[in-house]
Amino acid sequence: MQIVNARELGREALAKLLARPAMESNAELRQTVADIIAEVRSRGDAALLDFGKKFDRRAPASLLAKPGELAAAAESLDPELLAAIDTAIDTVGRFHAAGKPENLSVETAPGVTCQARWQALDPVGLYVPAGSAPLPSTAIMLAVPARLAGCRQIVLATPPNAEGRADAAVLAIAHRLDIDTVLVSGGAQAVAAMAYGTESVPRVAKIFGPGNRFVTEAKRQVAESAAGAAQDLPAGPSEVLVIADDSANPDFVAMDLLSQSEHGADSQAFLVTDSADFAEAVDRSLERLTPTLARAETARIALGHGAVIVADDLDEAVAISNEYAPEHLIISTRDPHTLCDATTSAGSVFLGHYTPESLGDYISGTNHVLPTAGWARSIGGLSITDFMRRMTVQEASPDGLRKLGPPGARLAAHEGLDAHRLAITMRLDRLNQAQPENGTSA
Ligand SMILES: NC(=O)c1ccc[n+]([C@@H]2O[C@H](COP(=O)([O-])OP(=O)(O)OC[C@H]3O[C@@H](n4cnc5c(N)ncnc54)[C@H](O)[C@@H]3O)[C@@H](O)[C@H]2O)c1
Ligand SMILES: N[C@H](CO)Cc1c[nH]c[nH+]1
Ligand SMILES: [Zn+2]
Repeated sequence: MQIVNARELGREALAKLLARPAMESNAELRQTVADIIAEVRSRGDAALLDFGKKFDRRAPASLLAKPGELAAAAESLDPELLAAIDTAIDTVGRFHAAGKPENLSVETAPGVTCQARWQALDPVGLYVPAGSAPLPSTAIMLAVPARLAGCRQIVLATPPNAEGRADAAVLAIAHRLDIDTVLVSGGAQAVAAMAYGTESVPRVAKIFGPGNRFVTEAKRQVAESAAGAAQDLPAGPSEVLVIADDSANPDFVAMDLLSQSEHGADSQAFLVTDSADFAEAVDRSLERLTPTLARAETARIALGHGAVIVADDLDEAVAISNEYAPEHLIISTRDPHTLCDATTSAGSVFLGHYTPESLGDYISGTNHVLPTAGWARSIGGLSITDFMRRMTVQEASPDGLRKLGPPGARLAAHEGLDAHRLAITMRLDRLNQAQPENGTSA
């Protein structure tokens, strides 16, 4: 991995180094995805089957997994894997349940009550990636909060495997969480199917889940109009930035960099350290450890997009990290808490020498669907509220209208909006004439 010194590099070159890798021009990607969406809208299921053949090298055996397949998959799974899935469902469930918002009711003035009511979205679509490899853990990260939010109808889409079927662990998780609509299709075509509906796929209100650039671009495009489906957040190719000092273990840090690099050639990994010696040690670890991985080549390409950056001190390291806004930030230093307090832009943070990022990917309880490409500057990762909508309600009694009507009417008069003002003052006039409260009689 290239090692650079932040001060010697200068601000502009550093910003260039931290830029996300572009695999193809945006215009080309937009057009490809727009064409796929248009095709699915006009030809429905037939287009899904054709795109399966074209992009996944196989059409699904059946577009929707058969009802018996889900229970059979759960039964076929290695018991140790099933137990691990159950543990993850439990920890992710505990963390997300604690974030469930409560309805509230506030009397803002005597006789005027305002409420916020939370309702689950329905139906929702969950996208579980399976291009380079199936990610059943993503099914847990999506389905657990959806269920806890109270979503009733859930469509789960995932690309077909070599047999043209959904991955068995993904099916088992769907079974565990009572999801019975599993669409065996991936990429932009699956997103389009859930957004607009097809003969076999119900149209959903919102699409959740990470994916490669085709998936994230499709989510963006279908969310552009209310006729499509809202999107959760831009969760694209994985990223990690590690801040480490010389108290960290170079092998641990190297494996953390590799763990996000092995996701895909377009992943990105950075190490920022205040120690040039530690930078060299991590580079040696990477040289030794990369070839031991099944996905060594993918990881090597991804590491080529990143760098080891030597900063003057750890304050500068945090400033670099805040500028980059990583999806995952690992702080492996003597005092990680102080640096965490100074962190303003990161999707999820991993503190200390014994909190690998992969713990959050699978089992700690936080959600691994996180903003990428710099979006961590302004958005957080997936939570239970993303599966809900907040509706406000207000009610004024005659006394409430007497109290808040006059200032409301004054504001309307200031804006020159007569009907707004009169809607209030007509009622006030009626009340002043001591008419019945419901105002129905003349
Ligand atoms: N940010 C997050 O929260 C998060 C979480 C998990 C995974 N991820 C990322 O999700 C991504 C998963 O990507 P993946 O590729 O493995 O799986 P994927 O399921 O997202 O994409 C596979 C699909 O892409 C489509 N596709 C492939 N090549 C295409 C082409 N040339 N033209 C049109 N469509 C094409 C195919 O239809 C295929 O089904 C990785 O980049 C991973 O890092 C991100
Ligand atoms: N690190 C990924 C999010 O960027 C999530 C994941 C799933 N499986 C393993 N990792
Ligand atoms: Zn991961």
